[in-house]
Order: sequence, then C-alpha cells, then structure tokens
Amino acid sequence: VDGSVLDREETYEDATSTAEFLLSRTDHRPTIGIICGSGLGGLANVLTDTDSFEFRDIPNFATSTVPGHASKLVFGSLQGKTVVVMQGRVHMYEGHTAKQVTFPVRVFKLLEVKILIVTNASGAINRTYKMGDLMVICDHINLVGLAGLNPLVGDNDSRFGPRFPPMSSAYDNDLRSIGLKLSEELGMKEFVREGVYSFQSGPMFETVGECRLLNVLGADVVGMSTVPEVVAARHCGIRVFGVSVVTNCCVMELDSDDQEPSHDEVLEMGEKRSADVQRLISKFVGKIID
Ligand SMILES: O=P(O)(O)O[C@H]1O[C@H](CO)[C@@H](O)[C@H]1O
Ligand SMILES: Nc1nc2[nH]cnc2c(=O)[nH]1
Repeated sequence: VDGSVLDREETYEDATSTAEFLLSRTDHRPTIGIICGSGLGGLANVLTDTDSFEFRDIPNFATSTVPGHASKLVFGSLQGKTVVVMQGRVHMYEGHTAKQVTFPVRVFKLLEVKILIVTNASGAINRTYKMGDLMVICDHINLVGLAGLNPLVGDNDSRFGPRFPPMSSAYDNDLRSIGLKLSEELGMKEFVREGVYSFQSGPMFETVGECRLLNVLGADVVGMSTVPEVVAARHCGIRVFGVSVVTNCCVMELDSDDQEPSHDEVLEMGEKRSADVQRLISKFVGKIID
C-alpha cells in the first residue's frame, strides 16, 4: 500500500471526486450496494450489462491483498435492479485504516445507494451452529470500535451523518424479515440462522479463551470485517442487510482434536456455499423496494 495513501484521512471531497469519476464512466445509477466476503465474489459474475473497475484504477480506493478478494467494483443489473458490487473488500488487518476500509461505502452514499448488502465468512462461536450454515446478521459486537478504532473517530462531517449515530437497529428489521422469509421459500430453512456477528481485527484466528469470551458476550460468529462498513453505512443513513457464511467452527476446548481454522478452509467453504448465497441475495434484490 502506498504510504502516502495511508497517512491521510479521506474527506467528503475525496468521496465526491471518486463518485464523479465512476459516474462519468458508467451509465448505471445503482440504488443497492453489495460487498462480497471471502470466497463469495461469484455474485458479481451473475450481473448483466456490467461495467467493471479494478480497485487500483479507482481514485482513493485501497486494494485488497487477501486471496478470495478480487478487488473489482462491478456495476450492472441484477433481477431488474441496478446494483454496484464490491467483488472483494479491504480489511483493517491489511494495514488499512477504518476510514479507508469504509471509503467505498461513503462513495456508495454519494452514488445514492439506499441499501447495502454485506456478506462475509465467519467462524461459529455458537456451539449449535454448523459449518456451511448461513447466518442473517441481526446485530454486531464491535470490539475494535469500542476500543476506539472505528471510521467515525475524528472530525465529523455532518454531510455524511450525525456526530452520535445510534446503532441499536443497525441491521434493518424489515430487510431481515424479507431475507429470512425468502430463505425459507428457497428451501434453506435447515441451514439458515439469525444471529450476532462479532468483529475482531485479525489477522490471527482466535484463541480458545477468546472464543469462550465471545460466547459469554453473546456472539454467535466471529470475523474480521463488515462491522466498520456497517457503521459507516448507518452513519450516512444507508439501510443494511447482512449474511454471514459459517465457514468453520471455532475451537472452544483446549487440547481438543478439533480442526484449527485456516484461510484455505474458509475459502473452500465460502465457495461451496457461494451458489446458495447468490440465490438468496439475487432473490432478495429482486424483492426489496429500494
Ligand atoms: O470477512 P471476510 O472478508 O469474508 O473474510 C473472512 O475470512 C478471512 C479469514 O479467513 C478474514 O478476512 C475474515 O474476515
Ligand atoms: N476471526 C475469524 N474470522 C473468520 N473468518 C472465517 N472464519 C473465521 C474465524 O474463525 N475467525
């Protein structure tokens, strides 16, 4: 990552110039933004009539260094709606600031996106969850943000949103209901849950003690992304729907024979469930009023 990019804070003017850059190169005017998690970027391939940009060619965008994150921004049509899809995301553990990680969301706002769909891969903390489950996110625990590393720290630009935004209904109740109903209609009831996503910075996976702590705190799954994006989206009034793919079960006992997590396993399970995520998100996009 270019140090000069790391050292400065992205401003409203930066987001405006990035939005203008994109709007002058595509005729699409998306109202729905989608961020694809590890191994889940295939969703971008089902869009039609696409205009695609590499993150590295977009002014002020950071580029992902993580396998399974293609670093492309794809505009196109999905189920009759105009959408913009991040095929891959950037994470704070890559060395990006919270503001860089969430910069695309603020650009989405200036593109007049109204609804953000976030997807990710996560590890199960809830002992009743199984590998391959999908979890509609109903809430999050922002351990990193509570400790002061979040995109809203610093000067507040009220053109984006208020100084003190509420987060008590971060994951829109109506959108969750629609998502859960559609998952039933698609015959996914057996493996679709609703639960709480906890965010730790990574890149290391959790110790047994950390997993147990998260369990006591009420987390159902844990991951290394999504929450900064959701905080930035809610700050600027974008409604959020989130789906997590449980790619592995966290190790909850010391000296157990349980499989240790690895990114290869995460990608493998993400790709296995990718078709189901695509079906659910496509149907969801077709159904929602944006
Ligand atoms: O959250 P996404 O981007 O899906 O990726 C998840 O998978 C990676 C770990 O394997 C971490 O980046 C974690 O956050
Ligand atoms: N922190 C964390 N992130 C993940 N992403 C996918 N699986 C995991 C996990 O077990 N822990």
